[in-house]
Amino acid sequence: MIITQAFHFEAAHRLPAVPVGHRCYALHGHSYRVELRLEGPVDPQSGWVVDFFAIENAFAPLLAILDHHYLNEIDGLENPTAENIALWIWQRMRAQLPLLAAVLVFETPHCWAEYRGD
Ligand SMILES: Nc1nc2c(c(=O)[nH]1)N=C([C@H](O)[C@H](O)COP(=O)(O)OP(=O)(O)OP(=O)(O)O)CN2
Ligand SMILES: [Zn+2]
Repeated sequence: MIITQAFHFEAAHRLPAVPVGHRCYALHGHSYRVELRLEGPVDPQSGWVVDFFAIENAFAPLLAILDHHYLNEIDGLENPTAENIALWIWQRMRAQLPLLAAVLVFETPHCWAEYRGD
């Protein structure tokens, strides 16, 4: 069974690795959406894979680091592409959520990165 929980955060960033003329070189912001996808068996007693509240609690500290911040200043997010944000979240959530199967980071409703581990 696969379950997914979605989160939102607002943040500013710039992409330092793109050419100076690229519009993402300049400081700008996004309303990000993050999806944490977990895969595992449904526990017969509880009726769920993992309590959504447990996922929310596990992600809360990272959400606080990301929300309303300048992503480039966060340790490990010096080049905050959607891909690197997904990887950054994965590396910090995997130990707490062993059933984590994918991290999706949407920069816009039309553009996102999905990381499923190595
Ligand atoms: N593979 C990736 N490509 C790009 C990334 C990325 O993280 N991974 N990021 C960007 C920039 O962050 C850019 O700001 C993305 O915004 P864009 O898709 O242009 O969204 P807008 O809100 O600016 O879109 P409108 O067309 O103005 O609606 C670029 N590429
Ligand atoms: Zn951007």
